[in-house]
Amino acid sequence: MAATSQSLPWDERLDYLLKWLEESEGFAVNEHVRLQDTKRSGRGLYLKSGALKKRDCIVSIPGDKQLNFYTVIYHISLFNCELAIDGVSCPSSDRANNKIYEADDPRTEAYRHLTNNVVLGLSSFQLLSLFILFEWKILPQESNFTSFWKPFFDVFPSFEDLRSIPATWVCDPESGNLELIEMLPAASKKHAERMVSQVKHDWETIFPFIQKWLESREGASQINKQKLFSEFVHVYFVINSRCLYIEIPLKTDVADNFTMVPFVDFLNHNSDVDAYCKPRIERLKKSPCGLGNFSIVAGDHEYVNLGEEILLNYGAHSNDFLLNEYGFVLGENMWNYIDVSSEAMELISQVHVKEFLIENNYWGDYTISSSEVSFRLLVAFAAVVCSDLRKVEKFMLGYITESSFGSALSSMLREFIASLTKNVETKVRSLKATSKPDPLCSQNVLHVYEGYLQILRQHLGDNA
Ligand SMILES: C[S@@+](CC[C@H](N)C(=O)[O-])C[C@H]1O[C@@H](n2cnc3c(N)ncnc32)[C@H](O)[C@@H]1O
Repeated sequence: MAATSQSLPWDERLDYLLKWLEESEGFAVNEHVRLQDTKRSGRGLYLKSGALKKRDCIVSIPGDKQLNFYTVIYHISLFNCELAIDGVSCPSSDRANNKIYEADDPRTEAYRHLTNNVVLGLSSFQLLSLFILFEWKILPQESNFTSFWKPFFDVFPSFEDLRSIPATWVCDPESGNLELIEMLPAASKKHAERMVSQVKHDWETIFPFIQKWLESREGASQINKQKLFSEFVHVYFVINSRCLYIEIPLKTDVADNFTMVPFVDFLNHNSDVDAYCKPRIERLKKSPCGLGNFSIVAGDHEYVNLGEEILLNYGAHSNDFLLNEYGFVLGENMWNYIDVSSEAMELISQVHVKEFLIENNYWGDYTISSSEVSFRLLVAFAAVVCSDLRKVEKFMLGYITESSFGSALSSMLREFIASLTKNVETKVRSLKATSKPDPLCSQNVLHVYEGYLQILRQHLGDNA
């Protein structure tokens, strides 16, 4: 498909990005920060001089250089006057004055069908993926086309960089990692399957607009649809792994609330929610289009050691979540837990116990973390070991504690955890014996299981 400038040397791409950002008022990068690439976590921001104290601004990106539901509407409306949303689309004077607006610009045809009703019916994900697919992958094949967003696209991760996200193993027939899907823990497999069906759903929603574009071009039949889908998958996971929370006033679903912010998206994740950098949105600093400046400011942790990495918390996420959404896992993750629902539900064979748990809304969603066995799991096992279900109800209501069920409950729990440990150890052995899939991908899956073992051994009092 389209040639991108990702073949240019990295420093040149970064220079273009900075020059492009500098064109907008309000752009700033702290002079003490530099960008660096490492094997472990890719590009990231590091302290190069001086110090960063609480509330110091590390980077600030104006609204018109972010990609979100608002800026995409603005940019489409430059080429389609039937997309007119007050305060979001471009005023007609802008369109008339805009030098890039010409009838023979391919965007006029590509965005012709994106009218108010259509655009407002799309999710943020669908609109952004359609727009980026056009501007980054499809339209650059037309002569004299250069996207306004090219400097941003040129520093996007390659598909190869995203290869350890499990959903890509299913979506990309060339991935070679499909067999690893069966080796994922149940929670990760379920997460990956959910993502794959979302990707397919979004593709089916936006493809008709691409189809119309293809039909308007000569030689469109030669375009390989499978290849286009692969490009879409690439775009999809670029967005998913780099989006940041922002409220989108036009939308009501929380899943639509995100923006893509160049440079801020170079920050890597740390599990500590409070210590590291924090986002700050300044809505009053409005550009001609967009939702205001997106800044990152230092948190409680002060950076004084040269070379230290500047980190952001992406949320209180387990390793299963990080693997599926971002394609990496943490060795030390204070938010890690194991979803043991399917294993626990399999153990509960008595029909009346199952019915009791369903009636009381305690069926499933059982977890174990380093610090605790979830209350839901304790209730479920209490119902297995105690024939007096009224006593279990009292436990649910907090009138009695788990110790009221004596050694029967603690033995059942211990046996359960010991059996989980054996199963995880077996998975670890078979993963270690697997040689074919990409080592990075199998290593990540292995780390998820090793995180499980840390948790389980903590409960068995065996920290080996
Ligand atoms: C928002 S981007 C951060 C910039 C990214 N490192 C890059 O090279 O463009 C998120 C991606 O960075 C990587 N990443 C973030 N935090 C990480 C960490 N703590 N360890 C390893 N990889 C990390 C993952 O590949 C993730 O999908």
